[in-house]
Amino acid sequence: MTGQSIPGALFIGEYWESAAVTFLFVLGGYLEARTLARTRSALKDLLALAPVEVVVRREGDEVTVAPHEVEPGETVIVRPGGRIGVDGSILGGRAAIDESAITGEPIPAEKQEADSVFAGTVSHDGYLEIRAEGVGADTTLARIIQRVEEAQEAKAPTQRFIERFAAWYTPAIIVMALGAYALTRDAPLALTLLVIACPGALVISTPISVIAGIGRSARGGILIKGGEYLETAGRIRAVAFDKTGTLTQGRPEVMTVTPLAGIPALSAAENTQPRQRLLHWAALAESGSEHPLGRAVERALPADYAGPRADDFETAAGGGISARWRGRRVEIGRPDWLGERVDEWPDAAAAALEDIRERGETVAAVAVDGALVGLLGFADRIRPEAVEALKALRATGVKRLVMLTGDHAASARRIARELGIEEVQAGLLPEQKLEAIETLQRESGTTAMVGDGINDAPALATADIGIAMGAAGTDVAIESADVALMADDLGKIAEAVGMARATLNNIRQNVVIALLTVAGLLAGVFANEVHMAGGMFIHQVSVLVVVVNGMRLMRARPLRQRSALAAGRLAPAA
Ligand SMILES: Nc1ncnc2c1ncn2[C@@H]1O[C@H](COP(=O)(O)OP(=O)(O)OP(=O)(O)O)[C@@H](O)[C@H]1O
Ligand SMILES: [Zn+2]
Repeated sequence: MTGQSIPGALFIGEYWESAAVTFLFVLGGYLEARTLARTRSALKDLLALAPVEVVVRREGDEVTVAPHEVEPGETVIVRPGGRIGVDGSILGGRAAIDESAITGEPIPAEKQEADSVFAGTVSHDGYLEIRAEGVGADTTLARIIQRVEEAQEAKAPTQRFIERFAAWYTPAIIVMALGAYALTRDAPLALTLLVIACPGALVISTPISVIAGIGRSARGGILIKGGEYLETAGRIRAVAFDKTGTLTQGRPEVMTVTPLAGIPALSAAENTQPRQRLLHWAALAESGSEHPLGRAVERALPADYAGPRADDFETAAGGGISARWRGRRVEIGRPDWLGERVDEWPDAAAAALEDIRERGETVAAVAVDGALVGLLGFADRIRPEAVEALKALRATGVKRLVMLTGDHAASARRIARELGIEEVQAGLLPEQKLEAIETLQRESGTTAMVGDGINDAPALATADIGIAMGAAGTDVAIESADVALMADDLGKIAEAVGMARATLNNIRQNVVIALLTVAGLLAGVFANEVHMAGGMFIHQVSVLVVVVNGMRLMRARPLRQRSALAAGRLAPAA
């Protein structure tokens, strides 16, 4: 960018000056390249986690191969202290696994048979046999690396603005230099102007901060899709949360089982209590469902209960499930949704519903062939880290926290009170969540939505920032969320916002440094105080100051430790 000065200096016969300028130019370029490379090496740290070899069992023998040579379905063996080379599930053994490479969580996770493991994580103690499911480029680690690479390339709005500015500014400087020459016939002055006004520091001010911010976040298990989202995340004013699985553990338990009089048995042979009959019908209706309430019904039944499965079913997002079985229609869902699908709603049911709601439980009603047969009440616990995590989020400057839920108001308020969330919008259908987000945007500005992405997809897409939690292992979340938190940890939201704010500040500082330097130098040239070599030197120094300032983001205190501290899971280091 400053290359034009060398022939320029030669032309005016200032040989010493031309040598000095050449030296500074080469040195500056070298330092700039080196620092940028170091910033990107945050990514190399991640790459270094990919193990070089993997032990697989083939025809009874243990063979050592490269990670991408493992076939999905093969058994991989990991010894204590070994790095896991594939994504997969544990076939045998148990171990404490350090997943910090993926999730940023410093505390090892205890894992055993049937649990999922990720390439790049380390088994601390136990011996493990793992069924390979994702290998080579098809692992969470590989996806993270790819995402971060893409994100660091994507331009932030400020950067695009600055590039437009530079496109206009550079010709303006040339015109100014020509004008200065025309007026003064002073070639050194004109050339000095040309050289020092070049917007080098300004052009790298934003990318250096964005690359550092995204790299630093990735090391803490926070994937930010690009500079644009980093900038937007730094401006978040309101955060909306889905309830189940986001603010709560997403593992509800059946607390209340209220069958109504005359509930039929599943079959003539079934000789059971009404309470069990109700659970059996509910389990049949939920047999094809992924919904947390469906899993809760399953857990409420004895482990050896193997009831019939629905022949066919249909889910109504935010409403419930309608299943078909041997010509019968079995339905479970929100009382108001089911209310429209049954012939009558007896007084006994209304009273039972009131009862369950008063306890703050989530209610699902069950109907068979259009007749209401009973009600179920569920309770879910808030996440252990939730209270601290929301406090930390408020501390970053996000003043408005809102719960958006399809559950009814009494249950939602019980959870909200425990969490210290004042604003609750209950009984929402997926499209009403979307409208609620639009209202938040109008009233408060930049709005983020945190959700599971199943029936919150429209709201997540409408929000300025869609945040997915516990994204490790779910490639859809990694691909679609604007911010994907690898760990299933609410504390990461405050970290992400904090990091984004730090990056925004850093960008602003860099822009100010760059502009002040150019303005100061221009004034100096006109006052005849600054000459080419000196001006060139100061200009090059300003580029380095900007680079070093951006690099500070990389060294931001370990985010993961701060969040663990905030969640009360780590004692502060003495
Ligand atoms: N499969 C199902 N089984 C039972 N009830 C269901 C089912 N699907 C939906 N419901 C009912 O609809 C309500 C809202 O459903 P859903 O979980 O889809 O919405 P949500 O807004 O994501 O809720 P939350 O805020 O609790 O996550 C539930 O509280 C429940 O009463
Ligand atoms: Zn939900």
